[in-house]
Amino acid sequence: SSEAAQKRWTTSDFDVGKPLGRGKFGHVYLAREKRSNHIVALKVLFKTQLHQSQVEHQLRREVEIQSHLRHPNILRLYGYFYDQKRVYLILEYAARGELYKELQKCKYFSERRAATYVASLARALIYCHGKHVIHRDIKPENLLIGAQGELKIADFGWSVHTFNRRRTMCGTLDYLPPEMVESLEHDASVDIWSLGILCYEFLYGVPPFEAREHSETYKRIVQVDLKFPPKPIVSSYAKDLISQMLVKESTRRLPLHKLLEHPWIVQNADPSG
Ligand SMILES: COc1ccc(C(=O)Nc2ccccc2)cc1NC(=O)CCSc1ncnc(N)c1Br
Repeated sequence: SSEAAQKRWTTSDFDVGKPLGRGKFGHVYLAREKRSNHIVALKVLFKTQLHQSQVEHQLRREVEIQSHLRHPNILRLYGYFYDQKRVYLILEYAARGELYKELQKCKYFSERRAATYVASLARALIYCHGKHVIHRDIKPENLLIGAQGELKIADFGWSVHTFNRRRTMCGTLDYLPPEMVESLEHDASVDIWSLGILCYEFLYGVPPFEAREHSETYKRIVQVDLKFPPKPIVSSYAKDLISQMLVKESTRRLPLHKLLEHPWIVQNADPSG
């Protein structure tokens, strides 16, 4: 609510509960806002750490970006407040927790589950690109699952407005497209590449260019050394979609709206997302 965005919150407005996980730069707790009984995730960031990592401006930009984003597959940032030592982010609580833990548990997802997640992420990214925001850090660690099993993109630590895009290196190498590992200019099509990596990892349990050494992963990415193992068995429609997303030439990657019309998505994704 817009009230949440303006109100001066303090920790005494919340009953703080169990730790939910170690997010970026700090801990996240389950919390209940006392007046409304609304359950939220409260992320605590230490000012000293933010200062040391020189990310204060990034956090301010992120809060600004997030305050304009409203989408069922994007975790809400309701508001923030701070005290002497800490900055607190009031986040939407994703009741079924972290996607990567679910992926570790199941090893890999069914084609229906993978396609449903990929379609909802594509819709969220279409929405972000419509607002000139590219996410650039789509990986399992940044995805959460809501109460109805819906996917939520949760971490905008690296999102930028396209007009002031920066060429900083971000996150694990596995998800970076060639133009980023070669630190060239990049645009929204980086998210298409990352979504292709994610789709592969949903179906096979590992990202496509994984290797023991960073240098090896780097080589496999720039060569787009894409291989589909014989197991688990994956439909040729799924392989076709992945092959159309993991294309070196960024302008030739399948556009997100075309992804939603791809037969593998049409036949496998649950429309409710
Ligand atoms: C919109 O979600 C965010 C927005 C911003 C930032 C953030 O730290 N930005 C940032 C921090 C420092 C510098 C620059 C940017 C982080 C998140 N999100 C998270 O950290 C996820 C916390 S874990 C969790 N959350 C809800 N339900 C659960 N079940 C769990 Br587990």
